[in-house]
Amino acid sequence: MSNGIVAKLDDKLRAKRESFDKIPVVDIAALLDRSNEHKVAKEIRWALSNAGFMYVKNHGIPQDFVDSVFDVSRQFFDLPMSQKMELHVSKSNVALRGYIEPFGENTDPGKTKDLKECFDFGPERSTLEGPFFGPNQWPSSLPELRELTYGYHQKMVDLAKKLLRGIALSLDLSESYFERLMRNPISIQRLLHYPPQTGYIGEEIIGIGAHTDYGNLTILAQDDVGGLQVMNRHGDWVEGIPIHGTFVINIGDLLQRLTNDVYLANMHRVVNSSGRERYSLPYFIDADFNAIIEPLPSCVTDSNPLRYKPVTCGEHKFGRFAASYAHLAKA
Ligand SMILES: O=C(O)CCC(=O)C(=O)O
Ligand SMILES: [Fe+2]
Repeated sequence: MSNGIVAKLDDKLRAKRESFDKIPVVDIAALLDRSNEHKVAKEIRWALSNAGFMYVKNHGIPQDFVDSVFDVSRQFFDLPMSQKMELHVSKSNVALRGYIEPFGENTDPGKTKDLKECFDFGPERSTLEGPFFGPNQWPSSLPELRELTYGYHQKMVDLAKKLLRGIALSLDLSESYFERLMRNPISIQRLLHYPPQTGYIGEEIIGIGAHTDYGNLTILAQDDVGGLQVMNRHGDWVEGIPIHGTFVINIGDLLQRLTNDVYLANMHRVVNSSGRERYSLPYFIDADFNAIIEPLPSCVTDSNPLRYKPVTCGEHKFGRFAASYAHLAKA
């Protein structure tokens, strides 16, 4: 029956993402050896437009090496608090490198305090150059930390570039599209420790509060404890179960902006109710500090009109950190 009224749905009301109850697993072997890049690109497109997350397998980084980084990371977090606080992130000025204690960074500050503790570093610099670029702070009592984790960081840079080649292809861009935005990209390697929580666990304190990542791409190694949760289209939290030998990949705000919301920077959080210590190794790669991120013309259409103004990568990213770091909020 027609009453003559033709509905015109506001784009915000359109159900354009498929829901998911499992984060997709993408085998990237054929992207890395270039034997079938377009097949992989298609799977990447489904994953990033619907879940904003995917696991990748056959990524070429030996699990033994990842395990050795977890081992040394555990040793770092086992150091006395006084030694860790000597490396506090506030001592690195705006380089934002060093140790962050429980409740020192809260990613959902209005609602949740983050129980996690972190250690952040990035490409070595001898002096402070500006936000995100400056000297790392390494613990003198654990020289292996630097040796192992810095090598891991290099491998992450490499893998990120390969994944970004696949992401460019998935958006029908030239495979080198991201290179011009990434001559000296913001690159942060983080080590994370989530102490176990027992008894009643409410939203006031969890491992890491619900958030989207701030930049372009995140590559996460997690141990076998579990606790990562990712939101699906219905607003339900889907478990990011540990899958041996994989990395969890997700995109951040800047890639969502670049794609005019075609790709999703999805909400996620960690609740460690396992009774065990949980460790993870997120790596964040963005664009150059001054790179301008604005929607790709190919992602702006009549049914998906322009949603974002241009923003510089560094300005966006630093703003999000400033809102979540207790020591910057106080300053
Ligand atoms: O530890 C995890 O599984 C997730 C960490 C995370 O979301 C982050 O560091 O942004
Ligand atoms: Fe995150």
